[in-house]
Amino acid sequence: MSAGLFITFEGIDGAGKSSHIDTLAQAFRAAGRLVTLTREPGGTPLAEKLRQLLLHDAMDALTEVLLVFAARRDHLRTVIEPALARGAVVLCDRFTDATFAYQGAGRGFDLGVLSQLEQLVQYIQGPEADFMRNPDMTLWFDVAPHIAAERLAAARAPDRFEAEPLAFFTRVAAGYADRARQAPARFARIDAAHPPAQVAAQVLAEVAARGWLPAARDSAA
Ligand SMILES: Nc1ncnc2c1ncn2[C@@H]1O[C@H](COP(=O)(O)OP(=O)(O)OP(=O)(O)O)[C@@H](O)[C@H]1O
Ligand SMILES: Cc1cn([C@H]2C[C@H](O)[C@@H](COP(=O)(O)O)O2)c(=O)[nH]c1=O
Repeated sequence: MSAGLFITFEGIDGAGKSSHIDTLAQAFRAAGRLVTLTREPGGTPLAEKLRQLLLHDAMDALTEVLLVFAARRDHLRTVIEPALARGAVVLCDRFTDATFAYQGAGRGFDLGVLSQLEQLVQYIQGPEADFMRNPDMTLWFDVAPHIAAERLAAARAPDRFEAEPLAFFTRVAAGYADRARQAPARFARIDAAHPPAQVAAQVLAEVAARGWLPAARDSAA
């Protein structure tokens, strides 16, 4: 059985994450891997209820933080860990980097408290040893906030986060850049301003570069 693989998709709203997650899922399936596609906040019945509150109900930053981590704990325990244990590739649309970017950089919430909650929530008691669950790789869709805003304006009615002003997303984007600087081996920066086909090709190339998918010229042969 292959070892499980945990890959997260991150970036500001409108960067194009959700548009490309299926492309990577198809590539892994074509390579014979089991794939679990999921998202945060959400991914379980309980966490999807919390998602609705987070996206649509007014609340202060601490409440927001507690809800995203509560949703994450349920998601990790009941979906992510069991899938990884089965040897699946888990592709997750957002994870804890989003909390540091949105609640930390965007809302100005204390980063030290976020780190403590991260340690608490992602602590897993394994069959052999306890460990911290972190993504194996994070695809960071980086795009200028004004481009992302134009895409979203054309796409759908905004939720509570998407309705935030450009200055909020400028801070969130800087928050992602900080997280990428802190974990350069985990992050792959995707130039999400490019047209969709080019973005998809870069996503596949970054994953192939880690040896988890055949390189494009091999799969064409
Ligand atoms: N590279 C691209 N160039 C132009 N438009 C794009 C590109 N990628 C995605 N889009 C369009 O931008 C809009 C937002 O894309 P998408 O929903 O994938 O972004 P997202 O990062 O998942 O946003 P959110 O986090 O808010 O769900 C969609 O209408 C999509 O078709
Ligand atoms: C995980 C997580 C998410 N958010 C925000 C970011 C987005 O605006 C929404 C989710 O919507 P999407 O269309 O599925 O991207 O939630 C957050 O603020 N903090 C988090 O930890």
